[in-house]
Amino acid sequence: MSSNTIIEVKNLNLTKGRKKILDIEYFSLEEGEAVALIGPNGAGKSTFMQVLMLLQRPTGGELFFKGDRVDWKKPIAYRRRMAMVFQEPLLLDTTVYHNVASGLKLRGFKVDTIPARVNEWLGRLGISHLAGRQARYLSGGESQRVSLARALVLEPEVLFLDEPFVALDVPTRAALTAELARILRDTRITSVFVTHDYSEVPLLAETVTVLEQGRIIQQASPREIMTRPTSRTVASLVGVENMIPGKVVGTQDGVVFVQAGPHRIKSIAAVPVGTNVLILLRPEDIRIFKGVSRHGDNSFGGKVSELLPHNYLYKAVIDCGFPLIAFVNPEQVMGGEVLADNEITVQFSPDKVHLIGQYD
Ligand SMILES: Nc1ncnc2c1ncn2[C@@H]1O[C@H](COP(=O)(O)OP(=O)(O)OP(=O)(O)O)[C@@H](O)[C@H]1O
Repeated sequence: MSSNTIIEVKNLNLTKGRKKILDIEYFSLEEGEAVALIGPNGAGKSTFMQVLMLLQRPTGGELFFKGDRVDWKKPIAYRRRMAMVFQEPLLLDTTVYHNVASGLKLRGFKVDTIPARVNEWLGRLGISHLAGRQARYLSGGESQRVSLARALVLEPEVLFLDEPFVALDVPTRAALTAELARILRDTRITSVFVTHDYSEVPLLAETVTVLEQGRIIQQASPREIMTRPTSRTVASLVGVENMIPGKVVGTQDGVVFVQAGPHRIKSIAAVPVGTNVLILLRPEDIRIFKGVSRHGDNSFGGKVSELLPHNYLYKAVIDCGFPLIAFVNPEQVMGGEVLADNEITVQFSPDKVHLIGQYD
């Protein structure tokens, strides 16, 4: 533990009946750090966050808050140093102003400092004009702005966010995510948030903790998690849609050659010959050309077996001895270059090919 550690967890486990819900050997949260908790459904994200917020007592293990071992009989004093925002805005049936002010009174802030603090956070969240409005008449986006203001005005030592924007429409969600990111950057408040939407993660967090079946399976920066997932679970959480089984058949000067179906794929890696691997490749890293012609490394022919609109782009499933999913520019579709049943060439750079051990 460093002198900047806010929360530290050791050998923590939580069982319900005979089911082990959490089994966390070690986790720490440093001052000013923003951590995203991700994982498949039922991985234990919300439960872990509830334990960190001291709302659920673990079955075993230790939790330290700024070096103090938490006494689970008296969690209140620690809880008062944290703040939380949940999916559902938990607002009091009063005005926006009083919603934001109420926690300050409870936490013993000096009465004459309260209006300035409340007005500052109403302003920072763009809701000063709603101060006199009754909370029950607010829209979903406005309510979550109030929830954020209620939490941030307390100047908590840790801010917890459990999918705070999941119920909002896409533009509102994008706007609030960007504003929250700016606030986290400006205040350097220590935060932990749970999300299912990996696109939010690089904006809001500098560390990602991935949970699966109650255990931490990878912990790294958003970029590392995205480009170097260490398992199939992490890869699929971050949008790696191609996971092709193969076997390393050759190595040469920092590159390896992996046989996958009829093709030999080059990757920048150090893996011994004979190793069974999974080849991970993101759909956006694959280029497609009309017709069948070779363009160097990792270039081979295939046939478009399916073409579906995907946001602004198209998603193609290409049969090249194994199915490969690639994104296609609309111009290539409109121009007739890439259509269902067309023969095409795929190409991808060796440095976009990531290999993991094929163990699951
Ligand atoms: N009170 C309980 N009794 C029994 N099992 C529980 C209880 N609370 C949670 N669980 C189980 O613990 C596991 C973890 O649940 P949790 O809600 O923490 O996961 P999560 O990762 O947040 O899931 P999601 O992404 O679906 O929200 C799940 O299998 C859930 O069914």
